[in-house]
Amino acid sequence: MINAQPHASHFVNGVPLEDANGAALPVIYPATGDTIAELHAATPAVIEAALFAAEAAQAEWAAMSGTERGRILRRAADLLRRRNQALSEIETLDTGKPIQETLVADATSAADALEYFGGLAGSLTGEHIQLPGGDFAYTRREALGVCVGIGAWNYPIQIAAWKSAPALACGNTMVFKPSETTPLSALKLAEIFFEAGLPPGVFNVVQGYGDVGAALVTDPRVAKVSLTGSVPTGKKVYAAAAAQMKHATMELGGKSPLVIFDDADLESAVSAAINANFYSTGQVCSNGTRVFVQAGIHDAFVKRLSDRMQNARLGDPMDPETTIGPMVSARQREIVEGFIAKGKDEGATLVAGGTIPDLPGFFITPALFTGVTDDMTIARDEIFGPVMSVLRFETEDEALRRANDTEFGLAAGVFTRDLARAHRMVAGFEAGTCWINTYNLTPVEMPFGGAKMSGIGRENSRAAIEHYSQLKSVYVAMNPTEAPF
Ligand SMILES: NC(=O)C1=CN([C@@H]2O[C@H](COP(=O)(O)OP(=O)(O)OC[C@H]3O[C@@H](n4cnc5c(N)ncnc54)[C@H](O)[C@@H]3O)[C@@H](O)[C@H]2O)C=CC1
Repeated sequence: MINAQPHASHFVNGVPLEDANGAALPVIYPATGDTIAELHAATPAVIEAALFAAEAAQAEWAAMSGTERGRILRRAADLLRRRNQALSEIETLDTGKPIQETLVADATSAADALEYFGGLAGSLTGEHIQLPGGDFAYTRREALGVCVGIGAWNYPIQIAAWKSAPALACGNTMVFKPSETTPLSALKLAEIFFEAGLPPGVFNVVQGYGDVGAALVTDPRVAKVSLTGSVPTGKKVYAAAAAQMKHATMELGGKSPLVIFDDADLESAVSAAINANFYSTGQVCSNGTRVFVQAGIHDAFVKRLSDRMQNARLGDPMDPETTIGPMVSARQREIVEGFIAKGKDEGATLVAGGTIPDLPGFFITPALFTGVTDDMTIARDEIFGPVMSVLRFETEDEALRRANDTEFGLAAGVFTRDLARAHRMVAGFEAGTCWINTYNLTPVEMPFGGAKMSGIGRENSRAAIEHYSQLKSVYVAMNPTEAPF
């Protein structure tokens, strides 16, 4: 197995940085419970060094041409792809996700973001606006300054890249704080950036718990904060950003609906429900955890789903055949067990899974509940684990009303062969990202983000540029200026 211990806990101003006075930050391999690396949280001195470096580097980085900035990002994308195997192994050690997932969805997704925004960087412009009398105005698209990125533990390198790629493309610099649960791969991304030619200070990584995140968010030198995390943390971070009128992007949690009509392709709908609930052992923010199934197809759907769930392969995440890894931590598994107990108590039927297998680490078997009603805890709260709730419905109106009956609004999906109905449903969904006849695909070209309590702002696509730059308007007079006196 590869050595997971990094050179140092942090990466600041182009070099690894350690400060052993910081709180202990052990890295646990979720498949065994073993400690695989020992890091330290950032001390105030480390936080200061990172913010100082990011502020000092910003003007020069922004003054480079977009094409030059883009070239560095695209070189970094190539390095990520070339080292995908090693990076995937790091990501599997950090998160416990099966290697068959990390090989295709983590460093490769990060590379896509760097390539996409690297390509856009040279084309970011303002516009010319003709005005009466020969006057005109133009807009300059300018960087915001120092951005702070804060990550969750489910897609560590992907989150770091989805935030840094548009930020850097626009001429900002970034201080990134990974989740304390998965601190390793952001350091690899930082090394790769500098190997690709990124000037020191443009991308910095500091480790730490919530207090380090809070110290970054409240620093007056920071112009923008982008968080991927839970709704409770999002409320705190958004409020702290608002106090200083900082720009903010919040990618938060969800309890998304997946609506399956009688006329759906059954096999495809079952596949989507599996992907929407059990990929990454259910630790995906956009998961479709409320699966609404129309009465006519309900029993066939549940039968086929529970049959196919027998084929799930739990075990060593480094084994390419493994399809279900452990939960990220003992704590997260306890939370999931609590929800499963609640589901049973409140009267839902546990058709499959939800048990602790005889394996080391933090495994739990994928759980399928039927007979779930809208008021049950498992249908209302984000679980962030492999727990699927199947809810029966009769009519389209009913499905839409119940799908939207949640404080969250991250994502939604619909399965039907009726085109008009599919588009009616997505028009009615109160969600930022929707899928028709598939689920959970998030290519970099498509905006991604939430409505309602699931967040504000969008990541990926051209839309992200709006959240990492601002327009300056310039009025140019071509005539003498007059005054009333
Ligand atoms: N919408 C999206 O794109 C995604 C959302 N998520 C959400 O993330 C959650 C799971 O991730 P967790 O890491 O457990 O979330 P979390 O909210 O506990 O932590 C997220 C990050 O915020 C930091 N943090 C905590 N308190 C802070 C504070 N007061 N100020 C600044 N930073 C602070 C943490 O150290 C961590 O890096 C789930 O609710 C999930 O739905 C996860 C992935 C993607």
